[in-house]
Amino acid sequence: MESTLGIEDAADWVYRGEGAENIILAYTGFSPAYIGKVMRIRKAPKSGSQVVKSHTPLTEHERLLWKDVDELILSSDKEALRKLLVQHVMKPLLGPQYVDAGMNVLVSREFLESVEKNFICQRPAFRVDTAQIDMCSDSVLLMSDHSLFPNGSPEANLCISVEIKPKCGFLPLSRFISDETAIKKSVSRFKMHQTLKLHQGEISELSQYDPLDLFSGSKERIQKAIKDLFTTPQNNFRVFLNGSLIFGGLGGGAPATNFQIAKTFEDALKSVIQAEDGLCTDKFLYLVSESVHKSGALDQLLKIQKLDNLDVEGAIHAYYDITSQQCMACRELSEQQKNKYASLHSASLEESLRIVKDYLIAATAKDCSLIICFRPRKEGYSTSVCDQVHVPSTKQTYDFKVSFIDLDLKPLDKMEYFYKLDKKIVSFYRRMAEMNQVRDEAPNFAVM
Ligand SMILES: O=P(O)(O)O[C@@H]1[C@@H](OP(=O)(O)O)[C@H](OP(=O)(O)O)[C@H](O)[C@H](OP(=O)(O)O)[C@H]1OP(=O)(O)O
Ligand SMILES: Nc1ncnc2c1ncn2[C@@H]1O[C@H](COP(=O)(O)OP(=O)(O)OP(=O)(O)O)[C@@H](O)[C@H]1O
Ligand SMILES: [Zn+2]
Repeated sequence: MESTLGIEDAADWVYRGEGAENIILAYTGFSPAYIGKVMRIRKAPKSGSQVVKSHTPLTEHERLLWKDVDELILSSDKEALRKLLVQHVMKPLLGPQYVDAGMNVLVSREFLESVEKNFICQRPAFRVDTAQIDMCSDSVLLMSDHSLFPNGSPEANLCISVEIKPKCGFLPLSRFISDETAIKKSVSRFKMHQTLKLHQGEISELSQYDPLDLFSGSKERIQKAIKDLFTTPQNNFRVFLNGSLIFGGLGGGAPATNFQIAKTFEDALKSVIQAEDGLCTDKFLYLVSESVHKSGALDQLLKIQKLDNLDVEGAIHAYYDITSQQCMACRELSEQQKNKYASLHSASLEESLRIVKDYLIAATAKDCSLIICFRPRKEGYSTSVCDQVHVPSTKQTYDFKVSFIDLDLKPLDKMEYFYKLDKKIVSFYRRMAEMNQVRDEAPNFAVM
């Protein structure tokens, strides 16, 4: 970290998007140090909002959890710590080719105040109501802009990228899953959560997408998943053309795709997909499906998601042992039911730490996103950083590169929240299923 970005630099950064915890700005200036980069700025909750917690450096128990990562001991700065966790935990697990942990850059308060003013009107209202830039940050994370092709100037390269938030891609098998929640073994978490989200007004229609299709390894099911994501993108699917959003929700979710949205997207694709029959969207969705299938990145992600092999119904007991608290999960059970979890409570501290660490790593892998960036293949392009996919119907070949984003490790004190949310999702879904209220109808719009 050298120079500090000041108020005079603010105009070079534009709003790119945001999630629950961070705002992302893209660089539009001419400084070689920042060209092709985005900036990830931590948010802080607005008073009265419960949604985003302000982040403290690691707690005593978290230091125990991540004690194998030597580099953490040297740092007490929270921004540096979160980068180090991505670099030393998630990056080796997912594969270094897919992850840029980024670097910390100093910023002044005036810089943060100025950028916030510049883009406030572009942020979704529900995000503005809950959080704003954390003005106490003195550094931010600078990382590659994965929506642009690496090592290429934007003028020279036409580039289209797709962002997918795939969520959990497997059905749990853990023997610690209770009889009451056994439905988890046959219905995906995403599908059950959709029902609760609809009821709570967080979404206006059920998604057609099922992560089990995307992670299936079958070309046909991957194609179905990509079409379903296009039909109901919510916060799971976005497309960028040369870094500008052309499909999906900026900073949040998006409504189901209607005729007008589909037409606007089809028109935007014309500069990058050459389809004689005029069906560029079809070709694009094929391109995305083929690259997902060919890259193998989701197979790797699934392996990491499956580090959660005990389910939260197992891991929660280890959490209470690590934090030396009375086990709230066992408190609700009869003596006979408790027996099932006795082996967890008699495990060594090392074993409990391993269980919870694996659970938290898997939680990150279930919540991260991937960006696949494409450029039409041209003679002379280096192929060392990318793979290729051919679209027979347009006779075009594309270079593509896959990257994972949003790999922050979840805080240890979220374990209770995970346990309660899981119960809530499953019990609501069960109630709806019992009342025959689980809706599954497709939106009116059919993908071309
Ligand atoms: O719990 P989930 O599965 O709803 O995931 C949350 C996401 O909701 P989603 O269902 O993907 O819309 C949620 O995403 P949105 O804010 O809904 O875009 C966050 O990613 C949240 O993580 P964190 O609090 O930022 O660390 C995510 O929380 P955790 O992954 O920590 O549970
Ligand atoms: N390296 C990157 N390159 C290009 N775009 C990015 C990059 N990182 C983030 N983005 C964009 O910014 C958005 C928000 O970023 P991110 O997912 O990191 O936020 P978050 O607050 O951590 O999300 P969540 O709500 O899932 O916790 C992404 O959905 C993506 O569109
Ligand atoms: Zn217990």
